[in-house]
Amino acid sequence: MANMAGMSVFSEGVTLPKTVQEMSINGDEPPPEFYVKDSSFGCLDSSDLSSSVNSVPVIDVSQLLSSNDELEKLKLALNSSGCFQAIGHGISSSFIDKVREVAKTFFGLPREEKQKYSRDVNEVEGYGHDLVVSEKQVLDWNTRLFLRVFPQHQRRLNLWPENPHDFREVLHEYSSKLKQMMDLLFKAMAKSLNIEENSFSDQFGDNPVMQVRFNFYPPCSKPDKVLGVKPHSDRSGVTVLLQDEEVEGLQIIKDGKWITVPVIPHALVVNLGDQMQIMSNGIFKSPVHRVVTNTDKLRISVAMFNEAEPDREIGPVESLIDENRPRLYRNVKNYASFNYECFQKGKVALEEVKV
Ligand SMILES: O=C(O)CCC(=O)C(=O)O
Ligand SMILES: [Fe+2]
Repeated sequence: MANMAGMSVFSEGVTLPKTVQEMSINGDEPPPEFYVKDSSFGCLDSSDLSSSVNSVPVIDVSQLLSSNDELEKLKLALNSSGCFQAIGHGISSSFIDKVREVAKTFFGLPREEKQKYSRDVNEVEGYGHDLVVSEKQVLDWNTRLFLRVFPQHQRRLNLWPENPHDFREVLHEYSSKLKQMMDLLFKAMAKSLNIEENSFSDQFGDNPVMQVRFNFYPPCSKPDKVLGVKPHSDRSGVTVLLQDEEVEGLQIIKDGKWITVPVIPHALVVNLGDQMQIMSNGIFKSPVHRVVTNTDKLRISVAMFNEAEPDREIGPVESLIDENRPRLYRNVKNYASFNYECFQKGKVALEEVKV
């Protein structure tokens, strides 16, 4: 795959010869493969960018099942942007700091150490970069570690870092806590729509999948051309994101504008995914979001995704379908692989499941 300057650094099905972290440390300019094309979807025009603490609602999760006001706030947030900041989630600040610390320590290890956990070509799990699957692909300025945490017997522990020594223990505890929080959110979401409490959780099945993605974004000399993560919506049911404690970067589209999700140090950002948009028959939104880069600060985030059991069919909850709100989506099985197939064909999965 030759580029204009004649430097052929990438070919299909391979990972990067140099990590973005190494390019960042060496002060290399990002290669053209990282430059976002000037299309409205991926454009970096910051003129329409408004950052406001008020544009992403803050919701006290501990109040959701007792306060109708908080429940109403949840419904509004999920119906408008599909994103809110959760406080009162019951996870102590010191434990949140611990999660950030193990992530930071891991990414700070020498390359050879991290590569023990590298994913193979065609594998999604493990440590690595974007796989190059097409010539037109624009690469993201990040390195990540992607792992399945539930069902527990499907964990590939050989890909779970042993350095720092408490990484596995912390990840196990963190994912267990987030699973509980997600279960509560599914109940609250159903309650906010006056439908049976288990309407959503039942669809995820007894053994829902949970995956974690540790994202590392090194400084980038071309923040006006290169994104940390290109615009996308998550294929999950719900994503719970622990942002960096100081460095912003996550933006969501709200009312046609990119807005920055501000950093609230011990809050968790909840982003709905496509599967909840489908199950709620479009009442709840799966926000399109992206991550921008910056020139001098590295950023780390930890995203936890849940998904329905792959062989279970998901679809709009029956009681959310009526004459005023006809069925928007057909039922679908294994949305994760469907989503991937669509991505490879350059299609948007959520559009493809519309009736
Ligand atoms: O780093 C972030 O803030 C968001 C990352 C993200 O969108 C993802 O991992 O799906
Ligand atoms: Fe995402």
